[in-house]
Amino acid sequence: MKYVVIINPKAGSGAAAKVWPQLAASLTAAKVDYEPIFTEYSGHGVLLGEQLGQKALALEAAATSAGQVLSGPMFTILIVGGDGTVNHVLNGLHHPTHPHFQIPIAYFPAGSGNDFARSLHLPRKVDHFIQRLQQISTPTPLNVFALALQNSAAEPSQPYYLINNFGMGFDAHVVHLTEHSPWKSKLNRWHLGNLAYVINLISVLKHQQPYALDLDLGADHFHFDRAYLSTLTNIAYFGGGVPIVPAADPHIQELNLIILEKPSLPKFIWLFILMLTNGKHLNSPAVHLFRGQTLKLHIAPAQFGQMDGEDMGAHEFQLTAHNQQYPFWI
Ligand SMILES: Nc1ncnc2c1ncn2[C@@H]1O[C@H](COP(=O)(O)OP(=O)(O)OP(=O)(O)O)[C@@H](O)[C@H]1O
Repeated sequence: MKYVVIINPKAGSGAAAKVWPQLAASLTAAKVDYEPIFTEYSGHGVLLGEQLGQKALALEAAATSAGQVLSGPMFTILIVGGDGTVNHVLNGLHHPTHPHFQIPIAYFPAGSGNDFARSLHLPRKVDHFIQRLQQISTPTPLNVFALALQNSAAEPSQPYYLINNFGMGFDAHVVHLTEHSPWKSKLNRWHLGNLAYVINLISVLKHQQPYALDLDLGADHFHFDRAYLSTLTNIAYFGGGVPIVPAADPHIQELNLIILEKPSLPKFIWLFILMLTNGKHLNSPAVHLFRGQTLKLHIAPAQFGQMDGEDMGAHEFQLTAHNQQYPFWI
């Protein structure tokens, strides 16, 4: 199996760039056939995914016209970076001009949050990763979810594909402030990036307002007047290790939506403690958990949104989310 390795040198405040020489040496020692490519700017992973999709299609067409019978994928993409890099490459692979969408993705987590890897218990040490890589013989289909955002003309946009979560309100507000905070890069330099999230969490507690949310689950409709946080999640964690829906599992084709109605400050703190310790926040009357295959949501007025930890700015979101499977080489 050939690996095309995409390395985001900025992921994990430079952790990916730092680990890459060791990982490359171990791949070489294990006689793995690989070709490294570094992302060069923010969002470059989308273009790389798109180009690799085109390359796989061309290789497949050439092999088929030469009379070869293909027994598997042309190559595997190994991503070295964080959740955002996996999200970008996945979206590029699923580009509308070539909905090829079947090149397996292997992943060495080297980001800041690494929620996807944490949820799947993926190895984070180079030697464990190489051992695991050598044991894999078939791709594992995992749930990812497609999100179609409706614009004002009610036309769905090209879907986005997510590996982790899509949040609106509180969590996305924290992500937005952190992305735009002048001292984030300074804290990152001292490996204190998570402190930026904690500081902004306190600020958001003061400023986040409740909003209206309508949920359509096919036969059932729900309305909330005072939603505060609403997160669609495919995995157990969000925000770099916070177990928001402990039972969520991407091996299961099921999408989870958790809604928190605006609580008092002491109640919010209590729910947060429960979430970090035993998962009993889900028993609170202020917390609502829905599961489904297709979920339609509308929220107003405009709220911040975050997609796999990437800031989307503030919008009045009208969206449809549904499950989809993708092969991972994990
Ligand atoms: N060469 C580059 N220069 C600047 N930014 C880059 C470059 N390559 C990728 N990026 C951007 O880096 C951002 C962060 O990447 P990623 O999410 O993988 O790491 P992280 O935020 O440290 O980890 P996690 O998402 O797991 O918390 C992405 O938005 C991506 O577009």
